Amino acid sequence: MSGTIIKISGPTVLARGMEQTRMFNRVAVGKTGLLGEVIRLRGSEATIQVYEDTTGLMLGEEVADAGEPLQVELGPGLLGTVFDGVQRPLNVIAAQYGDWIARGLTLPALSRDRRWAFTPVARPGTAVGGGTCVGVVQETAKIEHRILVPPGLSGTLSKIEGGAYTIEEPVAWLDGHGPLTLLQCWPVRTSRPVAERLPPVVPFITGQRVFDMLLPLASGGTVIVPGGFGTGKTVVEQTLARYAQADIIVYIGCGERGNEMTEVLTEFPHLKDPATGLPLMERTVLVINTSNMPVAARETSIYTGITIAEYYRDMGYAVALMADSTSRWAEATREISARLEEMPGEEGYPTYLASKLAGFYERGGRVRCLGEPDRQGAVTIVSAISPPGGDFSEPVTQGSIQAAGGLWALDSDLAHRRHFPAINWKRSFSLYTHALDPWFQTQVAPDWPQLRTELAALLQKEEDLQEVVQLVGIDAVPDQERIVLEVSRLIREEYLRQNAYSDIDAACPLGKQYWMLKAQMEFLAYCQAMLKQGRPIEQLLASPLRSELERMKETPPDDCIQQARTMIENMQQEAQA
Ligand SMILES: Nc1ncnc2c1ncn2[C@@H]1O[C@H](COP(=O)(O)OP(=O)(O)OP(=O)(O)O)[C@@H](O)[C@H]1O
Repeated sequence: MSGTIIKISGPTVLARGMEQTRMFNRVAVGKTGLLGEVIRLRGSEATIQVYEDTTGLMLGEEVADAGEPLQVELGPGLLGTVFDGVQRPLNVIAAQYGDWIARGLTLPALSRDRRWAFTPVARPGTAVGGGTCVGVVQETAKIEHRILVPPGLSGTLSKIEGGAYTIEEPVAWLDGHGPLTLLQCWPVRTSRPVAERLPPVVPFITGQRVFDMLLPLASGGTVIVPGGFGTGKTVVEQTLARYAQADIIVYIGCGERGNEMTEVLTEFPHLKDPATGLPLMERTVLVINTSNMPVAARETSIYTGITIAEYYRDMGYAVALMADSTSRWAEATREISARLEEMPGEEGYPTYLASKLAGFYERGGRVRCLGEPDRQGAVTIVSAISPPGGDFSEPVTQGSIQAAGGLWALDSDLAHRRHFPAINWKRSFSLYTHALDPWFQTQVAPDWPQLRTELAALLQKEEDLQEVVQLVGIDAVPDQERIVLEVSRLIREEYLRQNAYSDIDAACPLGKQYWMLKAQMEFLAYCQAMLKQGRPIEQLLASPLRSELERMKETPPDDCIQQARTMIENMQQEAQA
């Protein structure tokens, strides 16, 4: 079925004769067959957003309807690949055709020639349903790709055989449905079904003290990281991609400038996985767009990324989806909406921006996966936002705050002072804290929540005291309060600050996080007791204990824990003596 172009407006095209088409169907536009998607239908006229440059396209050229929605290809070979927003494999295209993508170039997302060793895990005669694992393929050294019956299919396996297959060759036959292959497709805008959504009671361990201790994120949770220019959004995303506890990383780069993405493209392939020493790309999928790619491709990149993330979740993996930044995506929706001449909402964004953002964050979650064997998976979303001028009251930040379960607010003042991660703990929040407490209590220490409360109270007290100091000067402040100021400064600088480029401190295991803070809080109690016993404050501040606490973060975890335990014991004994 095909129609004819009657209007071209940048990346949107109006075609007549499209009465047979459906919303969100994939189309090939013009002689060069540019990839497009139907985004509005009015009678026989369809508005199409085109994912490639429309220069040179002429009125009267044909629009061919593919009869199916825009889909993502899912199967072995996703890991290690760099895709663009419409899942063209950029690294394969660059190797075959050079750095420029010719218009209309369609290359399948996944290689059709490569053979994968398939090992069945289900037997012929077994009744299987959607999501059931029928076999496995070793996709990379550490990641086993589980081949699942596509959701919605069920039947009895009549035949299943191990061997080396391309992704299109049948590996099994399902009675009544025909062959199953290693490849399955899924429409990008539809979330993949699950058996059950689970509560957020397991943490997404980031290795960053300010997050894990003060503002914990749940596995399957969603958090936004808004921050002005240069406040460290990209470093947060990349540090988490490397060190957070996740099986698979899906990194969506929705960039402002071309060179930002160049950084991602040149850096990622060289990153080592700290857990295995292997290249990080072996468990990563990159979806990359720059702003010089058509705006519509940016809009879909978020959906392409999350659909791939859901697919690995369905295999039973914990997936971390890092989006940097969703502001660029929202800007793309604004541009498309303007071209559709829709009624603009706040700051020109479409009126449905908030529901669109919510729809994206809702695709995160920890779940019981569909089918056999029983398994759990998660998609955790960490989404950077770049509010213009660092103003959080703008619609994208506000819409995201309402939809996400956590806010890690980056602060320009802290970044200027080179306090990284530049998290403003007063503006930030996590809705997962209490749900995660039992996990931390049983897995790390029973008093983990109490320690967090004490830390938050100390930071608050420091702020209050700072106001007093500004009025009366530090000399007028009693020693008992001065010590609070000194120790909280130590905690801010030595505990909450964490250098992403340090070999030892870039990631901090939970045990070390706990014992470091425990020792620092004990130091405060010790100083307060010593002051009461008449010890001069200068002597306490010059104590070797303080420098020991300052060096702790650069101490390897096991040694640090040992050291903290000994220090606490000694301080307690001395204070009681
Ligand atoms: N955890 C950290 N440890 C050490 N340095 C950091 C850390 N976070 C950020 N930085 C420093 O801040 C700089 C800016 O960070 P980054 O590029 O992530 O900011 P951004 O918010 O993504 O910027 P943009 O607005 O340009 O996208 C980095 O180059 C780095 O020097």
